[in-house]
Amino acid sequence: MSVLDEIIDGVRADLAERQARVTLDELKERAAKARQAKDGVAALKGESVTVICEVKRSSPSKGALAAIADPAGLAADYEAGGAAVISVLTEQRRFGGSLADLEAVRAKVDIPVLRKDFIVTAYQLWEARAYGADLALLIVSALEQEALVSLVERAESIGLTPIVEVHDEDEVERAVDAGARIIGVNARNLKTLEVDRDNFARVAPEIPDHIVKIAESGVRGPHDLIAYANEGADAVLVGESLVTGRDPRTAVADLVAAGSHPAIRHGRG
Ligand SMILES: O=P(O)(O)OC[C@@H](O)[C@@H](O)c1c[nH]c2ccccc12
Repeated sequence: MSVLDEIIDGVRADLAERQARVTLDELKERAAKARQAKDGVAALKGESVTVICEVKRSSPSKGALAAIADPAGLAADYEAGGAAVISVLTEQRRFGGSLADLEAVRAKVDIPVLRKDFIVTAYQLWEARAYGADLALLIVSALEQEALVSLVERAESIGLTPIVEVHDEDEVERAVDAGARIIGVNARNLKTLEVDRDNFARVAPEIPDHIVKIAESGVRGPHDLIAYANEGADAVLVGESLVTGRDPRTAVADLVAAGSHPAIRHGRG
């Protein structure tokens, strides 16, 4: 069994528990009261390379990264540093996240918030909306094509912007067929957990121009952002280096400054 399969088994078990506690109708009622979702595409696509900053306590590859007693405070630092979107990991077993983190972050910041999890059913999309997310991650390698298509559609229909995550060229084709408007290329292979920063350069040329391109994982600082930008990234998604660094606000500001440097705007679509 791959790491991804193991993670998804756990996600399904936790999901079954929540589904037994909270009905879909209850979630929908809660979602109806949530603040209207913000436009994820507009937040990410601009003149500059935008930065998505992640609230991440631990990971399957590295174990504990940071305690993050105050996820909303961290998100506020990210926002003050110039983040375009906050990513909140809500998976509990391997990443130490929760819907409570999502809710706390949502209440604190004004920029769009991404629910980062292993979404396998529409119930989780309703949860995302009920707890205030504007975007939700859909991982191609975790889903059959039929499920992917229907989750992309469902996300859009309830006002969530899906970010469709791929790792290789075949998955790009599936993401495009499913109607993705934003594609994230993960440098980390979720089946082996290996990071390959050259993956974006290989995979991104397969993504049609009109689709927003995010380079995910492995960004250690401005240098990596610039490399991804020169390979066509519209945005980068950064977790570990921000939560393990000393000053997240300044670290984000340094990335944002690199992302708006005139030298990298040149030649980008
Ligand atoms: O911590 P990093 O290397 O900066 O990576 C962040 C983000 O890309 C990573 O957390 C991630 C990308 N896709 C995912 C899917 C599920 C869980 C986590 C992820």
